[in-house]
Amino acid sequence: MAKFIISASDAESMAKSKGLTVPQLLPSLVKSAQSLARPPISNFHVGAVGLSSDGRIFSGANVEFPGLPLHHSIHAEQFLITNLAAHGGGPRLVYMAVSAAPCGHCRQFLQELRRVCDTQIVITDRFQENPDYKPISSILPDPFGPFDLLDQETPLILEKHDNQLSFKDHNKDHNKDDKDRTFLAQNGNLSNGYSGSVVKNDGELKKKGLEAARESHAPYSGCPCGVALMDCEGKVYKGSYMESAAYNPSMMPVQAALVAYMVAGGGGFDRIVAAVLVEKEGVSVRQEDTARLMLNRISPKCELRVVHCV
Ligand SMILES: O=c1ccn([C@H]2C[C@H](O)[C@@H](CO)O2)c(=O)[nH]1
Ligand SMILES: [Zn+2]
Repeated sequence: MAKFIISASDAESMAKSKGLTVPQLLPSLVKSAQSLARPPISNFHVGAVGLSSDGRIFSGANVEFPGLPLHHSIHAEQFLITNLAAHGGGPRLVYMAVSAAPCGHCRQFLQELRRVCDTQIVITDRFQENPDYKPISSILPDPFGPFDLLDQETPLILEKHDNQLSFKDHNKDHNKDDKDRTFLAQNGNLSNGYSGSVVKNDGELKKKGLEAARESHAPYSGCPCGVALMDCEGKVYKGSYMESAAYNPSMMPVQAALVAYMVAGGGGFDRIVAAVLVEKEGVSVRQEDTARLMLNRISPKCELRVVHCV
């Protein structure tokens, strides 16, 4: 079965058994990454496979959401970077193999990795016989990037972020918003046939949502945030917002949490029954409306709670 993360030792032994180096192995894994895609609109399966500097192999695949505008889609390359960032994928992405040429947004989003110009890339549908790596800088010359807006010390994606956030008015009893809530998630009518219900306290969701917000990459807006999702078995998945210097290619926190859900082997999105979005109140970039819209469409039974932090 195809997987989204391969350990360094498994990567080594897979390569050895084929008489290849690990970078040479990557193109042969692109097809299985493609099989993980969920593209019900285009039916165009994109797979991206990356080797991190710690020796692990991470995959990404495209995800489309019927009933929502196209800009909600997750591109395979962005999925790969989200997967890498969520699992402490070493300080660098050293090689990547993708099934199709990365679009402009993905080339731009990759600029959020320090010195990504040196990352080596191969596009497998164009070079099936003899995959030849070339530096990312050759597919995006003269890039606009983080240092057009930030100083060199600001942490980028894959570098440690601690946004020093905590819940608002933590010690004040009157702040009802901050109290954990118990909810009954009933999901007897899910289209996937799952039946049952979970009674849950959302303290764990809030905790994971805050962690995700602390780890988020929002140096351009100063509006960090994170999402935690719970499925009908009570399992929790978190996703951090990740901004792009060019704004539009940014990775929204619900999408990032859906990546975590898929990486962990989650099934249909209608199995998601509760969500917490942790963000700052009254700031210039807010996710609440768009998160609600997205979750309503993909998981109609999902209850979204927004908790503000400072
Ligand atoms: O760089 C790209 C370009 C496209 N796609 C996906 C998005 C959409 O799901 C489908 C058709 O564009 O391919 C990617 O994953 N990466
Ligand atoms: Zn793309």
